[in-house]
Amino acid sequence: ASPQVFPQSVDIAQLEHRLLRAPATFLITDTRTELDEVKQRAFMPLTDEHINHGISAKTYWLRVRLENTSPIHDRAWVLHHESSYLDNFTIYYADTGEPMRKVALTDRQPFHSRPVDYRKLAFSHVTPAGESTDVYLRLDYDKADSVSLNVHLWERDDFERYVRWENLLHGGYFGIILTLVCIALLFAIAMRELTFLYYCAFLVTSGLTWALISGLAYQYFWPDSVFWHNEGFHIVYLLFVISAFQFSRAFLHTAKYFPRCNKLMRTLQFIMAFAILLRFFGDYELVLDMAFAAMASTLILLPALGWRAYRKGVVYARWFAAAWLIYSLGLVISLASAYTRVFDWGMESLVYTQIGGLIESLLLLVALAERLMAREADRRQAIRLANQDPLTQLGNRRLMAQQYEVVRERFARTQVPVFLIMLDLDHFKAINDAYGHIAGDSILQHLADVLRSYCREEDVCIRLGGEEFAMLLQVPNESTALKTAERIRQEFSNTPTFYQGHAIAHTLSIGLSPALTTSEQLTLQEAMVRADEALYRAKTTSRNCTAVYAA
Ligand SMILES: Nc1nc2c(ncn2[C@@H]2O[C@H](COP(=O)(O)OP(=O)(O)OP(=O)(O)O)[C@@H](O)[C@H]2O)c(=O)[nH]1
Repeated sequence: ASPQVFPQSVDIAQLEHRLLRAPATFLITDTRTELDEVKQRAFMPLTDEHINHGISAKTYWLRVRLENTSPIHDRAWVLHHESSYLDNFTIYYADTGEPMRKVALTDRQPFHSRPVDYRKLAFSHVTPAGESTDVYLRLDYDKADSVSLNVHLWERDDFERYVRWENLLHGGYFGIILTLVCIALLFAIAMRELTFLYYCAFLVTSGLTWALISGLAYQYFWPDSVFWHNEGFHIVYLLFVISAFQFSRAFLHTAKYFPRCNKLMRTLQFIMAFAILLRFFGDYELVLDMAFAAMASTLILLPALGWRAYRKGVVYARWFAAAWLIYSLGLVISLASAYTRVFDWGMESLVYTQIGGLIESLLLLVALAERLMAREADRRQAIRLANQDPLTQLGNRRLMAQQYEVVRERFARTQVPVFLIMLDLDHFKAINDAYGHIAGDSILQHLADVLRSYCREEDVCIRLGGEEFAMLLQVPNESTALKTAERIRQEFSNTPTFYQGHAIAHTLSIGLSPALTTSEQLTLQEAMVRADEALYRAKTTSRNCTAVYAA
């Protein structure tokens, strides 16, 4: 190597970490060339605009001289390409006065054959004190692929520090995914619900996809399996999309609410499963296309589906839509960066997809939690409606039966007696006949309002049906219960109902019976029979009065 070939060099002492750029130079050849063929050709200075090459099958050469200006210290450095999916990375290097040596790195060999124990193809060398090392790098892919010329140069200590930091971040990522998997499994077991298992499958395949892309799966999971490192990605990614669809179908009940979309997703799942089979039988191109189609279908289908479900009133679908939108954005940016020249970020932007994926996984858990809460709210609402009279919004017989048990327990504790009063509107049929059913309804609502105003926290107030109402009063003695009953009766008769310009006067009759006292504890049925007897007496004597049950 002559000084003209390497007019400038990189000082290793100043290196720390940098991306390889001018004074480094580059050369592109259409076919795979050997060093002797390119050595005498003109290399161009490598600048930012020469980094991204889209999809390409050419051969790329990089050249740099690394100089150790220290007269006494040897200096160690490391270089590696930014992608863990570079097929062939050949390093030619020579220290001052030494002949060229060659190290051919490829991801078609077991992981342990790599000279540097790193998830990406890396090369490490020590430049002796006062010498320099001339380096030629050849990058090429066996099949056309996304090409970036980003090569990282490190002082070895900085590199090792960085790898520790990087491992910590990866550990954090996989730790979160594993935690989510555990949570989802616990829910799947506790709730016996498949949706949580599908969510688990989604998390596992998503985590595995990133373990594959980062090269960590090769380094730690299957260091001897060249097949899984090179071919596993499509299989795992297709599995990821299949489980994402399965989860989405279960989560949004697509079979019920979006039958056509459900059919489409099921068909796509079958096609993807078929693509996985093809992959095992060695097909590459078709499966690659299918994996891309799968990728594209998740990008569009899932956020759109979530949005539609949300618009249809499925509240918890908003988190689902947001989750997939974030994921899709990350993926679009990464794809645009890796396969086009729109962004100049090379492979580094994949990290945005990974972060997007992590946020997505967390949001999907939020969506699952919100769905559980929505279901619980529905359940409570259903119970409330089942216990409620729709006209007056008072409780009904069913509520009275439930609440009687609560009242009975309180009585057992406090010994404060409980009285049952039954109330029945007087001549209601005549009012209905005179003013119409709607007017009658207003009167029933008016009476409900009066009852509500007398109903304390510990009392129970219901509409038994028709123009009959009942109340359980927990008061110290019968005269207090009677006083309350009389107040209700008087207030109701003193406040006519206004309907279409008419002030409709009305009265009611009340029957009162002790239900739970220290001397006698009746069942609800028994108490109702007795209160009804008293009510009958009130009706048959004068109406508009309260009668107390007399044994
Ligand atoms: N508007 C309205 N009327 C109702 C409703 N439920 C029952 N009724 C009416 O309430 C009336 C009850 O009539 P009756 O059982 O003869 O009693 P009454 O006319 O009040 O006579 P007494 O109870 O003997 O004073 C019937 O005409 C029913 O149609 C309702 O939800 N709305």
